[in-house]
Amino acid sequence: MTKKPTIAVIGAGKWGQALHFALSQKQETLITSRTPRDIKNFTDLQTALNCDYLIIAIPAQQLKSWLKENFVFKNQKVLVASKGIEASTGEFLNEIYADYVPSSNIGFISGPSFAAEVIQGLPCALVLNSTSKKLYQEFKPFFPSFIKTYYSTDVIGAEVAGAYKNVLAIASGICEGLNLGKNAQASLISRGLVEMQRFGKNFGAKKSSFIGLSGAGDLFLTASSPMSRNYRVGLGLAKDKKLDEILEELGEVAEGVKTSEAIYKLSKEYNIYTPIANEVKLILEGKSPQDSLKDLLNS
Ligand SMILES: NC(=O)C1=CN([C@@H]2O[C@H](COP(=O)(O)OP(=O)(O)OC[C@H]3O[C@@H](n4cnc5c(N)ncnc54)[C@H](OP(=O)(O)O)[C@@H]3O)[C@@H](O)[C@H]2O)C=CC1
Ligand SMILES: O=C(CO)COP(=O)(O)O
Repeated sequence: MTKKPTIAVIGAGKWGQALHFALSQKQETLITSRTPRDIKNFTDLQTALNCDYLIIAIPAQQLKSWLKENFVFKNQKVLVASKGIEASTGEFLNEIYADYVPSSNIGFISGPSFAAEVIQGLPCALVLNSTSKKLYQEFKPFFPSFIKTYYSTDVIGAEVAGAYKNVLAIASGICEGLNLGKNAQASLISRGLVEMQRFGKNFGAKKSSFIGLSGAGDLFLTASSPMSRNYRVGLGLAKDKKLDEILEELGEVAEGVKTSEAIYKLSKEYNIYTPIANEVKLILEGKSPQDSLKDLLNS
C-alpha cells in the first residue's frame, strides 16, 4: 500500500495560517512556526520538514538565515508563499532557494490573495509558478474548491510582480493619504504596472505575467485597499508618521519596505528606469512625499 502524502505549512503568520486553513479542507495539513501556537495540527519544525510537501510562508528578509539554520533537503516538494526581494543582496527568492532545492522541486505562489479573505473560504485565483508542470499537478489537488489554481512557468515574472506590487501599494497608500484624487491614483497604479514590467523584463520575465493575476491582479488588489499592510504603510507616511511607529502599529510584515531597497539597488546596477519605486525608497528614508510628487510629475 502506498503511503498517503504528507503536507505542512511553515510559518504561522497571517498567510501561513490562511493557507493552512485552505489546505485543511481537503486533507490533514500540519503547520509549524517559530512561535508555538494553539492551532489544530500545529507541530514541531522537524516533523514538518519530514513531510513530502511543504508550503513556506516566512518573510523574504528572514528567509536566507532561516534556510541556513533550519532547512535540510530530503526531496520535499516546496511551494514558496513569500513575496519580496532580499534587500541586502538584491537576490530573488528563487536564487536563494536554488542553494537548497532543485528547480524541479520548487514552485512560487502568486496572485491576489488577502489572507483575511482566504481564511474565510472566500473564492480566489492563484498562480503556481514552476519550471515543473509535474510539481503543479502534484500540488493542485491539495487546494480546496474555493481556490482556482493556474499554472505558469514564469517564476521570475511571478516573483517580480509579487514583490514589486508591495512597493507600489505603499505609493498608492501615500497617494490616498495625501488626498491626491482617483485620477492620480489610477495614473500611479497603471504607470507602476508599466514600471514593474520593465523591471521584470530585464530579468527575463514574461509580459503576460504582468497583465494577469500575478501582476495586474495582485497590484489592483493591494494598491486599492487598506486591507493591504503595504498600503497602510503608505497611509501612515502620508500622515507624517515615523516608519518605526507605523511598523510597530502594523505588527505584521510589510514586504514593500525592504523590497524598495532591493529594487533601488538592482535598478542602479542594471540601469533600469524605476521612478515610482525609487521615490518610495526615498520617502521611507525621510524625503517628503510632496517633494516626491513634484519630482515624479516633472520626471
Ligand atoms: N498576508 C497576506 O495576505 C499575504 C502574504 N503574503 C506573503 O507571505 C509572507 C508572510 O506574510 P504573513 O504571513 O502575512 O506575515 P506575518 O507578519 O503575519 O507573519 C510572518 C511570520 O513569519 C515568521 N517569522 C518571522 N521572522 C522569522 C524568522 N526569522 N524565522 C522564522 N520565522 C519567522 C513569524 O513567525 P512567528 O510568529 O511564529 O514568530 C511570523 O508569524 C510575506 O512575504 C507576505 O508578503 C503573500 C500573500 C498574501
Ligand atoms: O500579497 C498580498 C495579497 O495578495 C498581501 O498584501 P499585503 O502584504 O500588503 O497585506
